[in-house]
Amino acid sequence: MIQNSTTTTLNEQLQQKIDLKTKPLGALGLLEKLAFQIGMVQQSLTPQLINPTILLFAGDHGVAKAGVSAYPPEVTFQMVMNIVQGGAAVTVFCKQNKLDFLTIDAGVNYDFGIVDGLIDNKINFGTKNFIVEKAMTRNELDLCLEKSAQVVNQVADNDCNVIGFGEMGIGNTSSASMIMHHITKIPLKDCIGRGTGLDEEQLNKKIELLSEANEFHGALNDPMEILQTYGGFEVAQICGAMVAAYKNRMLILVDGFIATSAFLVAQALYPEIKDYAVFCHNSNEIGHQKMLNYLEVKPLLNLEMRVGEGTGCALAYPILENAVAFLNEMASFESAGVSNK
Ligand SMILES: O=C(O)c1ccc[n+]([C@@H]2O[C@H](COP(=O)([O-])O)[C@@H](O)[C@H]2O)c1
Ligand SMILES: Cc1cc2nc[nH]c2cc1C
Repeated sequence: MIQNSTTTTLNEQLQQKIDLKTKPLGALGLLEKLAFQIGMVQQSLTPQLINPTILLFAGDHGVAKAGVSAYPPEVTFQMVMNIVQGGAAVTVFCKQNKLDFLTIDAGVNYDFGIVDGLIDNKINFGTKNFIVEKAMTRNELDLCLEKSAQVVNQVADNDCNVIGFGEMGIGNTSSASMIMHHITKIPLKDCIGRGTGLDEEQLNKKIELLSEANEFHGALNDPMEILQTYGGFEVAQICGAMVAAYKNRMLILVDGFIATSAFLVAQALYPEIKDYAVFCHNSNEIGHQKMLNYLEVKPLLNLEMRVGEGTGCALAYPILENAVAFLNEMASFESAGVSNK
């Protein structure tokens, strides 16, 4: 931790430390920007990544029953069982990259009872169908933000300083598209994609249904009202978790289309949160690139994935480890006796 030095000085010291490593100036590209960002978040010239953790929030969506997904709503609870048993993509990647992982029931339409590795943060058994009413009450939204912040605060108490967020919820690309449209003002049609794999006809039906919802609720500008109207319980809990991570000065790993929609709301509430966020992967879901353009950020990976769960965070994490390693371990021109220009 740097003490008695201004932010400007740390800025300059970090950039100088990066520039004096034994490589042509700027030659480590985005890795240099990442190392700089991590140093600034931790206010340190020698940052460390401690107890990296991925939280997966799961929730069901009333709108899923209207036929906006290629898969039936019961896949949400079935996948939660698969996730806690370690059989999902994200759990495999977390194990591979030695990341801590927790699953959170934010509002799945199933009574799990007590399950090892599953945190009960259930607000209700799924949201309401936002085509005809608000997805949740204001009280439910407040509970989402409060309960997810509690989980993040506990993880932070365990010294974790880098945290990623994933989700599971059949129908949640619909939720994310509506949030995206209202925050970014990009035309609704350009925010809607195939999710779990809709065909042309099914996609047109999804566009029709979401346009109907848009007409019913009208123009919205308040980020909290947008989240209450269209959010899933898992999307709202991710938003609350991201804000809590920011308040704990943790590095925030942002996953795909749905996680980024939660980030859009968090950023509308706390614009400085962007300094703490690393965008891990560009999802194949059509609207994601447009969200990233709106935020003016560049993702670390583009693996053409569209599975969410926090997979992008888990796969990008080793890149963060390498950014920190070069900053801490690479020789400088002076220490290695290499001529600088
Ligand atoms: O994160 C993404 O970029 C992403 C893109 C498309 C689909 N998904 C996953 O697929 C589910 C939502 O798709 P859908 O078609 O049911 O709205 C949900 O469980 C997400 O985790 C995730
Ligand atoms: C099988 C399956 C796994 C998922 N993981 C995240 N979203 C998903 C959606 C489906 C359908």
